Amino acid sequence: MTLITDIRLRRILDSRGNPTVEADVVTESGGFGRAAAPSGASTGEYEAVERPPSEAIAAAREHAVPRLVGEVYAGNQRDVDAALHAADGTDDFSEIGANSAVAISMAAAKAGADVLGAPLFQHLGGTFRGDGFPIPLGNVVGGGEHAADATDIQEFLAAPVGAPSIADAVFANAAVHAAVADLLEERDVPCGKGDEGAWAPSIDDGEAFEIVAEAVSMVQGEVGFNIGFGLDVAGAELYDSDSETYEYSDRSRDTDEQIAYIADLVEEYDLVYVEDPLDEDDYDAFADLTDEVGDQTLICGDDLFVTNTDRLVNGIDRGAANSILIKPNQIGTLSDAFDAIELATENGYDSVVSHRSGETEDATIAHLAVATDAPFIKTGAVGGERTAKLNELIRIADDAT
Ligand SMILES: C=C(OP(=O)(O)O)C(=O)O
Ligand SMILES: [Mg+2]
Repeated sequence: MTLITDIRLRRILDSRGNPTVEADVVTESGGFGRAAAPSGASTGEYEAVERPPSEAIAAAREHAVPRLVGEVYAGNQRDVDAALHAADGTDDFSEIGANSAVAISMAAAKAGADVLGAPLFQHLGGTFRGDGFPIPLGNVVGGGEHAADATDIQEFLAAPVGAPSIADAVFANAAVHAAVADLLEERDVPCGKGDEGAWAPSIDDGEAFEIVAEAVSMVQGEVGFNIGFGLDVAGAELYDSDSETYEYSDRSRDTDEQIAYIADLVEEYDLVYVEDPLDEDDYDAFADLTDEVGDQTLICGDDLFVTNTDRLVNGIDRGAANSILIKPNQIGTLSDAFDAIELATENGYDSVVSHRSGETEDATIAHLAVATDAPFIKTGAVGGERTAKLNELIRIADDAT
């Protein structure tokens, strides 16, 4: 029934206006799944390789499609993903491209769900998946690699940790995003938006902290539940390996100063979440910071772990963090992303399923987060490609997928 009978690959537009890979998977009984690869800008050095879409499509047509069509059942995700690995033959998907791999992997999962007539989260998570919903982390101000002439820190995030429902959480993040716009206007700061829909004002990080803290507390007062404050520092983008310093617009910090700076921020703003506070190669510095503030906040590895279980094992052994970002395209298949979440959970790490800065209307990550009972999802606050996931979470909670 779920034998794959056709795979079509094409180039479509992502939210930055760049081409990306979309896959359609069709099964013997007419099951259909469609998915598209996202794309990062502040990519980790150890991510699976994204190839130019036309090359990735040509390579996948040559190597992956013949191993899947007429050979593998879409309902068996492990077999689909094993076939993708075998077709690629490298350890980083540099042959068929992680963009082709992840699009096919996700489209096959959707085709498998379609045959069963089940929503994707249920197909992936099974009947006994639990009933938890992820808390959405919403990017409200940002800069770094996502916007020119804006903050050094890449993302200032609203984290509605006390929200009674996913819908309340989603609307709270949008309200914080709107409150930030009001506060910027009061200060006469003109601004546009960055790649993920966050405001990208030309202000320094200190002013961004003031504004986001005020916006969070205003909205918290209105909604009556706790909204926390989080960051994605994207430390690897700030780190200069020659000088071994973190380069901010107004000053440099050596590693000890960076650790102390982040620990102070955790204290001052009661941060509930800090992603990539340090360079992607510096497990020791991550461990020092986690030792210092890991009982008060989540220290999350994105570029540090790149959704890779080998890197996560290393981090667990060294006490480098207490949370991992999960981006399926960093590792190339849903099975690999599942393995990373499972390993994280077994070791007390919180998983944060995440979008990329370049996105499409694909909402697979909403289903992945629910299927795996991930405690958090990071997928922006506003903007069509972001609300595609947020609205899907609302529908899942409403049992309306
Ligand atoms: C979503 C992020 O950005 P990008 O997709 O550019 O890596 C991130 O760094 O967490
Ligand atoms: Mg990140």
